[in-house]
Amino acid sequence: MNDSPIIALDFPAPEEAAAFLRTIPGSLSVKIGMELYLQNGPSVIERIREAGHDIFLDLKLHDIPNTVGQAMKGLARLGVGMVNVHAAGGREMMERALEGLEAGTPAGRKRPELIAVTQLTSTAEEQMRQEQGISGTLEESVLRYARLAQESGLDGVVCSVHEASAIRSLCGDSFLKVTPGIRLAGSGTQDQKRIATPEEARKAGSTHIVVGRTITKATDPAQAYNEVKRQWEESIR
Ligand SMILES: O=c1ccn([C@@H]2O[C@H](COP(=O)(O)O)[C@@H](O)[C@H]2O)c(=O)[nH]1
Repeated sequence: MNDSPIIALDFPAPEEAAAFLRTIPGSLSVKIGMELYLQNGPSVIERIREAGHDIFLDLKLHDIPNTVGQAMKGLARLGVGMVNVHAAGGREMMERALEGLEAGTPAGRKRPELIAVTQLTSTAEEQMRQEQGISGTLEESVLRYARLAQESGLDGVVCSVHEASAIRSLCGDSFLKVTPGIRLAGSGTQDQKRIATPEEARKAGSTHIVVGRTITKATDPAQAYNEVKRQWEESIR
């Protein structure tokens, strides 16, 4: 996927997503997650793809290796640019996910990029320790998952901006660091715990930013999108 800000289309119905997309001119990078996909199925992908938008399908698969591999074979046929799994599913699961994607991608088409969620941006360090029983810092956990994802052949990870720079040092520039939890200064945190601005993301080495409510719930979504894009494009890495 190109590195334009990825707008999270967290809407229940395709009509709402389409109405929102009409408020921002041009071809966009968008993310379709569980809310839109699970209530509407693959037809929603086709509709948004036909309108000229690039799609990151964010279903965060996490199951036994065979199930994830077979599911990825199917997702590979949808014509999306990026898909993901949870790194917590382990090395074999990630390897099978990649094999499934490669096997399912139609001849002549580019395989969707495959990335792994490390620690959700809605997770705080203390919460991770208590609820997941992981000792050490959140950054250490994210780095362990990033290394595992890279060793499993994946193209990158989902992480917060706070870990992007350390991942860049460990895994290199070209390993994708897709960072949600993006907020413009002064906008609310909501359920996110590890947030940052588009400018901070660029400086930390994020390769992509994912922005939802800051744009979709703004009084003027086009203006919010343009501000996110301006900060992202004008900041220096
Ligand atoms: O760690 C993660 C992984 C995925 N997300 C998704 O990104 C968007 C963020 O939405 P905002 O409204 O900008 O908070 C949302 O679709 C999540 O499912 C994430 O936030 N963190």
